[in-house]
Amino acid sequence: MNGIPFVKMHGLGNDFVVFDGRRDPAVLDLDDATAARIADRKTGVGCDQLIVIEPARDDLADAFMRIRNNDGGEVQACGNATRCVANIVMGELGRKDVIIETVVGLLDANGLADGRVTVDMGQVKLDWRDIPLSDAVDTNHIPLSLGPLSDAVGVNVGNPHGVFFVDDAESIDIEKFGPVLEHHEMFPERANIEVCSIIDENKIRMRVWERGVGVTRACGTGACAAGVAAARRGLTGRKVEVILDGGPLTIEWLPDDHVLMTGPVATSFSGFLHASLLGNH
Ligand SMILES: N[C@@H](CCC[C@H](N)C(=O)O)C(=O)O
Repeated sequence: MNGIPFVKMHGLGNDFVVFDGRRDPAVLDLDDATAARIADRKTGVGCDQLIVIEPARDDLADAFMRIRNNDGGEVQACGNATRCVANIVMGELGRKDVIIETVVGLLDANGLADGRVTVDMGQVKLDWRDIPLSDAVDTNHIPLSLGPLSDAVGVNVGNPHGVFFVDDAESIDIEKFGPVLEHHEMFPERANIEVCSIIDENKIRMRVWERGVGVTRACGTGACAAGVAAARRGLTGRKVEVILDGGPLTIEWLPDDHVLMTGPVATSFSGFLHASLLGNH
């Protein structure tokens, strides 16, 4: 079969086209337009994020992963895809613990006996400069309102998040408010927007509008941000289950500010990318 092989994977319905740049150097230099073409759900393969596994740069890491959103833009972090890539690398190496390198650092991942994967998403950042925000405001109470949404929590999990708490997350028109907030001037690098309601001190319902994508069924870094934001506000403990449209993730905010995310990994199919999608006819 001609073409570049890929595997289609997902974590709770947040779906990825995964290329292996260690084997197929043609995918190492994808530009934004090409990535967007591959990610397009009508004329490409279709995915929320496009992932390229590359050789590790750091001696401690087992592989490097590059992440692009559905719009083609490169981003720093993706929790659900990190579990998927960790699962691939664990299978290759026959180990249950691997280190995945991203542009924002090294992430430890462990395979559990039930098939789920835990990833240490690194230390969350809570300073306004690190989210980043455009003003020096309290990141636990960002003065930002739109319709029924106000008083956000800013969290950086490698990527920027604005978390809103409401009584009933289901009642919020996230398709209407998400894109406006993603592009709000308070977020100079744009932001992923989470709308959450507290079920009890151990459980949060979360819906997400992802930067560069739109509504997705799950966002791993978003769930980390929601867990940290809820604990910071005193609404939950530091270990919670976050219920996304696609199912639950377990999030634990450790005393050293690292955040552990645990959830499933799934493979949908594999295939070969037609050369025309790379721009080679
Ligand atoms: N789906 C992801 C997050 C992907 C990146 C995000 N859209 C951004 O622009 O930062 C996850 O599982 O964390």
